[in-house]
Amino acid sequence: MRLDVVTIFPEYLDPLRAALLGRAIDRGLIEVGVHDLRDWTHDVHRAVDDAPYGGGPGMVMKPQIWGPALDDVCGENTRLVVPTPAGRPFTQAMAHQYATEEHLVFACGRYEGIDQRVIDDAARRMPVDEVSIGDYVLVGGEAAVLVMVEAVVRLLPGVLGNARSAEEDSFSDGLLEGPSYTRPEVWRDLAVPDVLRSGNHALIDRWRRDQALERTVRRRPELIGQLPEGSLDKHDLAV
Ligand SMILES: Nc1cc(-c2ccc3cc[nH]c3c2)n[nH]1
Repeated sequence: MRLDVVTIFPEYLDPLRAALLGRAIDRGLIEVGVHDLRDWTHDVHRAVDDAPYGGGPGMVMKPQIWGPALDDVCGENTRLVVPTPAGRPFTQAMAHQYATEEHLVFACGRYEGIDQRVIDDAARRMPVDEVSIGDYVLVGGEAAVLVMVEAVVRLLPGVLGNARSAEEDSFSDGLLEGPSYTRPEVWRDLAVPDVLRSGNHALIDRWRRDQALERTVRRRPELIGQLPEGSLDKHDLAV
């Protein structure tokens, strides 16, 4: 997989080259390019924004700059992803879909966003997703790209040390993950649940499933209704 990011703050994407993601790059599991949008400007001020038609606060990013940048960075098999508070919610299912893509390009807006014609023009040549990572407003798209890239790259074969980690994710079965514990057995008078030390893996698996169900019902009841038909067995329904 190749990932490219276009931004006016390329240094904001430095964390992509650290830790797990950095190791995935070093091992050739992914290629990452970060591009400074201002490299496509021509004026002495390297302007990337202008006042909004119709008035209103802030500035809008210029199509004449974004257009050529995306023309150069996007290819034949690119999916363009544009973070925006007005986008479709980013989900684990989308992360899995993106993990199958050959080439992802992330367009990071700033100010009040990117002129809509940039997205509409790109959509004439490639799949384009306007995506939100949550119902809150950031100052630009870069933090959203870091979040999405981490969620996607960790799913690529060979990236995570223990394959089970991705398979046993929260949301992998539509439920939230239950609690985790490690040594010591008792810490500040708080003990690890006995079942986890029982060695009875059938019981442990059942307990973990019950914890996941209870946590999901309590914290994200709407996810229960989204489970695929037949996901809950009669024991689950008794939880
Ligand atoms: N989920 C979410 C995305 C954003 C976002 C994305 C791009 C820009 C550009 C300027 N402000 C932005 C905010 N906020 N929250």
